[in-house]
Amino acid sequence: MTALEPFGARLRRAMDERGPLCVGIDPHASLLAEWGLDDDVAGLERFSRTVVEAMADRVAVLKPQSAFFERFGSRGVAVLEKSVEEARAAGALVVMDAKRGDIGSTMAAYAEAFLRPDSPLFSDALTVSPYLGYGSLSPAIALARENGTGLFVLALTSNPEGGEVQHAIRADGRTIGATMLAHLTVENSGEGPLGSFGAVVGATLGDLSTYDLDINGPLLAPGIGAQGAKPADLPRVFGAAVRNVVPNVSRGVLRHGPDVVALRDAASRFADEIRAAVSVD
Ligand SMILES: O=C(O)c1cc(=O)[nH]c(=O)n1[C@@H]1O[C@H](COP(=O)(O)O)[C@@H](O)[C@H]1O
Repeated sequence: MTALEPFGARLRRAMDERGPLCVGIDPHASLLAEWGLDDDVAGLERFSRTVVEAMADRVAVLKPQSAFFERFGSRGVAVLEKSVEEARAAGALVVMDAKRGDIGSTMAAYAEAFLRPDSPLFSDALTVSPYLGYGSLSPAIALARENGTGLFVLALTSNPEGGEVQHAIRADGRTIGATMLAHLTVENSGEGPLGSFGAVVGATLGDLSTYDLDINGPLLAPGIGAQGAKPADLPRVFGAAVRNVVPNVSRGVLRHGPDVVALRDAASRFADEIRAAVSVD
């Protein structure tokens, strides 16, 4: 299999062509109920199919949340495999939100599960946790470099509890979150038009001007919609780095289903608001 073009380059092109919005595939039990579906594998499959059908030919990125599929065991994971394959076939980039992180030798196996081209769950990028030490992610970084995939490293997460770890100050005076951003800057140095090693930075976090977000890589920004952030907040939170932001909306779009047109309309409204907020002219 020929190696893919680097993830960062593929993502930049998709953002330019389709806009930067990332829609989540988060089949919460409560959403299945709202859509009139049972909380079982058939409901899960119907939900995911519908989101892929509604979104994969128009948004830059789809981000399935693995936990909602793992809830159903191997049959749920089979639905996830199919969703990833169909989303990629329809032209969306898939960021697998599995938030994996482990000691290096085990991390290698997680990376193979999601980033090796012949894996059933092969995705364009994977969310990873660096809290066993950034260096523990090395095998995933190496595999991603080898085959044109990417990572999103949890740096400054959208949840209020994240601060107790991520804002903690190290002996050198830097916060843990800033340290993760600095590692990513090194990882992406010299890459163009965009590096493949992104950070997760919540859109809920308010003014981040004390952080250097210029990592030459994408910034996945969850928190818009259900968690209270709005597209109009993006320039204030991200400053000049807003051009590299991939804003994620999950429940804010998904609650408009199961009607495909209503889902598309909801995503378009977010996309329009994002475009208006981040446009520089
Ligand atoms: O890595 C993530 O995607 C993530 C990181 C973070 O800091 N906060 C966060 O909400 N997420 C994910 O982004 C999605 C947000 O969903 P909504 O709040 O429904 O838009 C969920 O799938 C979360 O797991």
